[in-house]
Amino acid sequence: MRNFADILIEQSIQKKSVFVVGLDPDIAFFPHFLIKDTQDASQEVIANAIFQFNQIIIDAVADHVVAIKPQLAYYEVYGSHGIRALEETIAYARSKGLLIINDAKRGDIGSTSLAYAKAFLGQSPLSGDMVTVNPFLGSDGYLPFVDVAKNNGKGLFILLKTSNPSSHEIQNLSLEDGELLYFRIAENLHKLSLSTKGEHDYSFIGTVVGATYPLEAERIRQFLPHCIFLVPGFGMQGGKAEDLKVFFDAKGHGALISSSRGIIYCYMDNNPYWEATTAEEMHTLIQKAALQAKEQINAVRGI
Ligand SMILES: O=C(O)c1cc(=O)[nH]c(=O)n1[C@@H]1O[C@H](COP(=O)(O)O)[C@@H](O)[C@H]1O
Repeated sequence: MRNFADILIEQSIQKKSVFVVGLDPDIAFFPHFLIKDTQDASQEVIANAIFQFNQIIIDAVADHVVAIKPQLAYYEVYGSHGIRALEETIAYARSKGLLIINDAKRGDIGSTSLAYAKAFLGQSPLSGDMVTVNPFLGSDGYLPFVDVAKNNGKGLFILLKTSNPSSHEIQNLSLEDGELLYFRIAENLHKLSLSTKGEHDYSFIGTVVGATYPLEAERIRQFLPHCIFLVPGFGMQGGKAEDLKVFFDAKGHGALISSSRGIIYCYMDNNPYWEATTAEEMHTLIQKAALQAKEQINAVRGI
């Protein structure tokens, strides 16, 4: 049966891109034309600056990415104003034909997960197309996301092997039978993926595998042939383009590669005067960085 993975794969083919840009707006890195007085600005002024920042990025990357990935914490920190900026960003990205991955990393007891799932995959103004889900409460914590995604034709990414340096402290714990914890979660995911495959043979239940762990990714890729990987950690965290091949299937599908800071703050690179960057300069530099990243990734995919 057709599912959200089909939409995702078809849009990636049409756009010739599996690249995703993360929207993690931090006003400390905003040029002055967006905001000058970061200390005394009201939350409303900050939220307006965030939306303007995101609009510039979305305009610059729209031709080169299949999705944008707002990280919720950067909006929640400004309360209702921040959430308004997120809602406006989601609506604006949609108007440019982009898919939205809400990086919320939610997961709770079943009833609360159901509420989270409705917030991010249902009819709410915060709702995107996919959401990141933390599986560490067990299956009653993530199955509500699966149900709501299925009923609304959307998708999710369950954390498996995250990109951060200490991810091994919990995810690589060895179980009694010698299996690693993240791999046990992968076994459950595999079972779920078999019964939720679409026309392109991928489930709408994907998984997060960091670009910083290509060795693990190779094994996970073989074990989870029906799960799309969301791959953060490319660029700023050290994930390299040449290591990305193992994240894809033989046709160059099956993974979305995401970068946040390396793209959205690229105007700061080697520029001591970055605070004076104009909107036009920001647009040009970000567009160039996104095109370059897309092409690097496509070269690895053989596309
Ligand atoms: O789910 C994520 O997006 C995520 C998972 C992961 O394993 N590692 C990871 O860095 N992320 C997110 O990706 C973004 C970091 O991207 P960079 O700025 O490119 O390093 C942040 O918003 C993180 O929360």
